[in-house]
Amino acid sequence: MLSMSDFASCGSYEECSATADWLRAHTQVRPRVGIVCGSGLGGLAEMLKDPQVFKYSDIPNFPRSTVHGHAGQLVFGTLKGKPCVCMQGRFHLYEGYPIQKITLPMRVFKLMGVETMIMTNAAGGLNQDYKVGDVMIIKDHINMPGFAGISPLAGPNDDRFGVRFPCMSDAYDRELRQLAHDVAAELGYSDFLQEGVYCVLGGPSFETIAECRMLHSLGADAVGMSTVHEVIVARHAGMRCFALSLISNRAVMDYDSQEKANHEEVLETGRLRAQQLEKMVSTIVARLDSDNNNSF
Ligand SMILES: O=P(O)(O)O[C@H]1O[C@H](CO)[C@@H](O)[C@H]1O
Ligand code: HPA
Repeated sequence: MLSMSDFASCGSYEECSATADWLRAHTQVRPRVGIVCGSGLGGLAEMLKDPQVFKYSDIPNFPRSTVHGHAGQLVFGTLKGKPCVCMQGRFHLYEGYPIQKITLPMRVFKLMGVETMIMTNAAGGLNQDYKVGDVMIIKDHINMPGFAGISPLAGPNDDRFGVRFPCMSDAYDRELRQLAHDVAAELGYSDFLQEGVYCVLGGPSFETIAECRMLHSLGADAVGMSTVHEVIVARHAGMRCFALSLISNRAVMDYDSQEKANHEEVLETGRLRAQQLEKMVSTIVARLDSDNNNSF
């Protein structure tokens, strides 16, 4: 159980620095790219060469993963020769953590030198043209918890991380999205590639039919329970973000439908698309230094 003082220090500069210092003392990898694995997508971490693995429970100030399909470990290594850190398991609001704790790894990565974040997630498809197994490049988001004042940036702003009022109209890097389109075309993945708007909700219950209809009419193409908080904190700290949703199920929009969203289907879709998603992400990482947009 967290005390009030734990809440106050969540995600603070001092807390994040202590974690970054601990990690720097335990690994020689100095990551430039961070990757977050979504539900059922933990195989991304297995692409890293010469992996050095830390259980979240061994890392000072890190929360624990509590969700099936999220292994709960941080993997350092190289991907296509690039130093990377990969979260094999992320944290969600519905696990009961303060939102600043959920996003703490973003600040730790920033302090360790990460410049580009690649987030992945599993999401329900609201867009009626989307099929299960499609991969959606996130071009924008709708932050439902944010409308209720639930933001990882709420509270005093620490200028050492970023400005009080960060811009979010450029949250998802345009050049990295173009790079992803190019890579998908080269790999022959265009048939299942989409680009759209991701809406985050608090979960853990899946959406009602009326909620899905509302979200769709608001302009959301996919719905999930993650990623956006991470992106907000990463952008606040000046990191470039690129994010992919695997459409793991179709959101139920019809009162005659017998379909029911469930986590097993989410994980199963991850298994089916895992290899292609891994190939796409590793090719994007490989290209980060051969395009103008790169940070290397
Ligand atoms: O967003 P990720 O972590 O991929 O997980 C998604 O899958 C879970 C529901 O099956 C929810 O946690 C949802 O957000
Ligand atoms: O249908 C969904 N809704 C919310 N989150 C999800 N994560 C995977 N699928 C879904």
